[in-house]
Amino acid sequence: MGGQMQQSNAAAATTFYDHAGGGTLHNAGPTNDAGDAVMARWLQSAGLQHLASPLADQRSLLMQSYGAQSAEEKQRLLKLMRNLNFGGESGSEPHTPTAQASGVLGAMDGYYSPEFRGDFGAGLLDLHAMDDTELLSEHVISEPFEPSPFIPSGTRPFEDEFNIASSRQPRSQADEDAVATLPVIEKENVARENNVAKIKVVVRKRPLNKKEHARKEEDIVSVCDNASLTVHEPKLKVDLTAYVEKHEFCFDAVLDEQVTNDEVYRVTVQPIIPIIFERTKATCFAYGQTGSGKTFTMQPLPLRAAEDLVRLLHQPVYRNQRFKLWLSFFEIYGGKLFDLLSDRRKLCMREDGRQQVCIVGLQEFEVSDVQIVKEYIEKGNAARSTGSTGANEESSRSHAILQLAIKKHPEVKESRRNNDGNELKSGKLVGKISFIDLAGSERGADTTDNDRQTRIEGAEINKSLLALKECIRALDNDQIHIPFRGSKLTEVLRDSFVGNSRTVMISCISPNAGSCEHTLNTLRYADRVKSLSKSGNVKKDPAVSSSQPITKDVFSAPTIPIPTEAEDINMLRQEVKLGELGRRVAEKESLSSSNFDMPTTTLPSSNTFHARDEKSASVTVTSASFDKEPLEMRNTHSDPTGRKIPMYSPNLNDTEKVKKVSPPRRKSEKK
Ligand SMILES: Nc1ncnc2c1ncn2[C@@H]1O[C@H](COP(=O)(O)OP(=O)(O)OP(=O)(O)O)[C@@H](O)[C@H]1O
Repeated sequence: MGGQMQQSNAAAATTFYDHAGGGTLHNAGPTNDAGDAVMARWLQSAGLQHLASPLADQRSLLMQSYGAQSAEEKQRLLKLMRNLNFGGESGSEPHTPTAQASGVLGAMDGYYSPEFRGDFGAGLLDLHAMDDTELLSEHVISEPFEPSPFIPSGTRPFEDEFNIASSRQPRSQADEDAVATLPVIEKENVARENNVAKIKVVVRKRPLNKKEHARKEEDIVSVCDNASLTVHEPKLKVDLTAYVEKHEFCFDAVLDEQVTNDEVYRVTVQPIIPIIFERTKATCFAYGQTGSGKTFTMQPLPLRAAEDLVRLLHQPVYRNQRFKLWLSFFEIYGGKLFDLLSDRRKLCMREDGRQQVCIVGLQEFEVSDVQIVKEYIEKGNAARSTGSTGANEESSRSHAILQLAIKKHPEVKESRRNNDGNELKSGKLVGKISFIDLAGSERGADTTDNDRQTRIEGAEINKSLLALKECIRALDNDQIHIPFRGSKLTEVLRDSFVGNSRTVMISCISPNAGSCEHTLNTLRYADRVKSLSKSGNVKKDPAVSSSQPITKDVFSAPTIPIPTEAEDINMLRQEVKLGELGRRVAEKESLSSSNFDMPTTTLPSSNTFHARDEKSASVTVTSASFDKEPLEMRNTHSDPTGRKIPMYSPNLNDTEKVKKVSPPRRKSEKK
């Protein structure tokens, strides 16, 4: 079923390309039936299978006529249509490149106009959403090619980057109306809130450390600009000559070894701080292999955030509302929770009647100045390492979560009258930011530690990192079911991912050749997360939204944005030939399945790109939206004619022996 879905989606996607490129697959033919079948599966994927049968008979009807009676059905159908970008006229819209921008999906992404970037789409057309294989996850360069139009030509200011996702999101008329009626201050808030991307993925490269210098290890990561980097992977040919394979990645921001912690803060967390006061729950996490700089990066962030939060708290608008800052710090170790500010007391996690997660017994402390915050952070960090068997071993096997919460408190008089002994804590949560220092990403797969406990811990880490990605993915797809229960980490973070949420992922990478494999894995994970940040719509936890009153304001947008009347009519006006679409899907499906079996297939089109199978056979396939970007299959090291290509290497030459990849370092090693 999964495989089938994947095929359909791939086919739907390729249909989209063809259509977008003005492809000429309009001939009716034997693929019609297959097209209907594919179309039926496609509709089924959106729960609209009952609309499938009329399609076979009425190929050129307006969507209206297909029997989508209810508003919900119409809406789903609209979303499906959006994702295939029937109009296709917005192809020239600029779009932030992702790593896939240089591959198939990037091209597809790039082609989507804001109007057509349906949030349902990630699930339907995002091949990455279908499996976790690393195929096509990055652009492997092994031959010269013309620069992609999607890759930024110059240095972009980080702020622009941060604003890009939101600027892609069209605001509905209803939203505009809502904003128009708001007081000025609220309008400013709305603008600010909308200007911060939902998911931001930043990569930070640390410098080579002394040991790596001593071992004369190469720095294999070159940061090209503020948003892209290249990994020069040392490899060996079959005849044992050395060569370098280049992997290019693009992210929201890429920070090189010169960048200070202050700048990291400015790029990642600072833009979110003001919207914490506006009911936002934010999460900032560091991901990367052991020793890549996660702790180095994460540790200063809460303090800097606290400084800004405290400063804002002193503003009359918040002081008058009795907003206060609260801090908690705990750790998830081996699937269990420990309070780092309360002698590592074991904590339990419970869901209340409204399916809100509460951590029973977690100590929260009101912090009114930065010095106190600093003391708590130091205390928590000390607790984090004292429980370890080796100096840093445990630290790399736990997820540490520091939360700063803004709460609105009732007037003291009122609280006294209620005789509430816990009056200070009875504040209502306004917003919060969670800082997560994740366990080393390679630990889950670590097979060098063979004792049972280590393996169990490793499995737990693996589970939580996968679950984290799954949750972000599900949220972006607007799935009803968000797999929060996949791990303790995601359960704990549940309320940070629903409603008005923001996520910043900082991927930390080591630059040395010995860490190349881990570095690539980290970047691929980040790339997956990045590819999820397509929609900027506010997501609602269905459980929460059904049980909690939703105030009528701009922050409580519906789960699935309902198209405005104008948008609706616009969509309906398009003469959508779904039967033809099904045929195209089928044609593309058969094409895509046979792509790599054919030595050379040329389809009529003005634009072509080259794809290679593992045997390096050349395949020429059409695509307008690819714009000469080469599609590379991973681990291909030869050009389309099979000739081995010399690759750029900063320090290696063709005959140089490639260094043996060293095992992952322990944190204790690097100290
Ligand atoms: N950007 C950087 N600039 C200078 N030194 C750095 C940088 N990043 C990391 N380091 C140094 O590298 C070492 C490893 O960093 P750190 O402890 O943060 O790694 P980690 O990813 O948290 O490891 P673990 O997963 O074991 O917790 C530390 O000594 C740290 O000071």
